[in-house]
Amino acid sequence: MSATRITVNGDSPYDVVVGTGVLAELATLLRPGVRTVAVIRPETLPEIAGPVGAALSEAGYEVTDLPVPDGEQAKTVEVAAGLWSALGRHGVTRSDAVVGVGGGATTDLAGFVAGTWLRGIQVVLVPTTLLAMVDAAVGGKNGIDTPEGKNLVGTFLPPAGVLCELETLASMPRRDYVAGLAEIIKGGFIADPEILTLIEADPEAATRPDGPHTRELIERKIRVKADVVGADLREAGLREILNYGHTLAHAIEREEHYGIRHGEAVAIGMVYAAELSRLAGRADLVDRTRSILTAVGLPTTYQAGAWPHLRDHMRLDKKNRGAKQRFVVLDALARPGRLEGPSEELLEAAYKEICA
Ligand SMILES: NC(=O)c1ccc[n+]([C@@H]2O[C@H](COP(=O)([O-])OP(=O)(O)OC[C@H]3O[C@@H](n4cnc5c(N)ncnc54)[C@H](O)[C@@H]3O)[C@@H](O)[C@H]2O)c1
Ligand SMILES: O=C(O)C(=O)C[C@@H](O)[C@H](O)[C@H](O)COP(=O)(O)O
Ligand SMILES: [Zn+2]
Repeated sequence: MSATRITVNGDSPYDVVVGTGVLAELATLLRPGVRTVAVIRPETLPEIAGPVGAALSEAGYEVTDLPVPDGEQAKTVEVAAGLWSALGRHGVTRSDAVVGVGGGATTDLAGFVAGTWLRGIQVVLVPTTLLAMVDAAVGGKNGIDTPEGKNLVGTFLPPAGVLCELETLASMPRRDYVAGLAEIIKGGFIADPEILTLIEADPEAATRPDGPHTRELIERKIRVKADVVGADLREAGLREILNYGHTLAHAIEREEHYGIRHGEAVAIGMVYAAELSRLAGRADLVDRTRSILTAVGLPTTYQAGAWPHLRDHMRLDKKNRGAKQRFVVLDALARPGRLEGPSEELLEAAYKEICA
């Protein structure tokens, strides 16, 4: 076993444990006094969730297994309501805990249910996808979708701890693994360019869980996120930089009825944000953005005819203030800035640059 512990500071500090063979550390992340642990996990992943439940049982907890639909299909108020009922039936109290096991969709759901049950009980997250390890499970943002858009309902609830068992990555489908690289690359552009250098040196290796720099990439991206959310949990300002590429990405996900991977949409959204930066006279990182995303097999273009719908979906972005559309752009590599109230012409011109 080799474990790295990355502490996320703030009002309620917690550790992100990263390593192989680290499942036994799970019980150390739960706060004292827990009797019942409700394990929320995708119904499709019993072989991954099983050992988590077993580790908790061995540590003496009463474990309740709560399977939910796979992926984004679980991020609905109906699924959340079913879980609230189950927590009630199983007598889960304020001294008990939720453990969320799975990809980012499941950890978002588990965090939301924990954050709303009894007005908030502790949650420990066990992310099992690359994307969830480096982004979704860290930072305390959770949420569900509504018919109007992505993540429109949710809370900020820092987890009691996060456990990244790197062995779980071995079974990930390649498409989902590569989608997770988009959030790592995002971390490179907004804060840690060494991430970009490592990926550009051997893009093929970056697409494999057993690549020589996999663990370094994961830990670097977790540190980027930990530094930001430790300083600004509730997105009063700084945290917005983590939303780089997401304004268009969330609109694309909604347009695709969530049939596209979040990371794929973020990849396209980052090219759009890079074009916006360039056209607004800020940094020109368009070529580097396209090149690194293409090198790992991520998409960089979208359909020309979709603009009116996408523009409409973007009006519900959480960074907006009133009618003012706001974007995260780059003033230089690793120097994110804001673009506030850009003209409709600029928004459309940037979109034309990313059309297939
Ligand atoms: N809260 C945040 O800060 C934050 C940050 C980034 C993304 N997100 C959210 O995360 C979600 C995307 O997460 P994701 O990319 O992990 O997608 P996902 O949760 O949909 O998981 C992708 C697929 O991989 C499967 N899977 C999970 N672990 C596996 C494993 N070890 N082996 C084989 N298959 C496995 C899942 O069952 C699913 O089918 C989106 O809903 C996005 O909005 C949240
Ligand atoms: O943690 C954050 O803050 C982020 O913006 C990280 C994003 O990668 C993530 O997809 C997040 O869920 C988006 O948040 P939202 O507030 O735009 O829904
Ligand atoms: Zn994201």
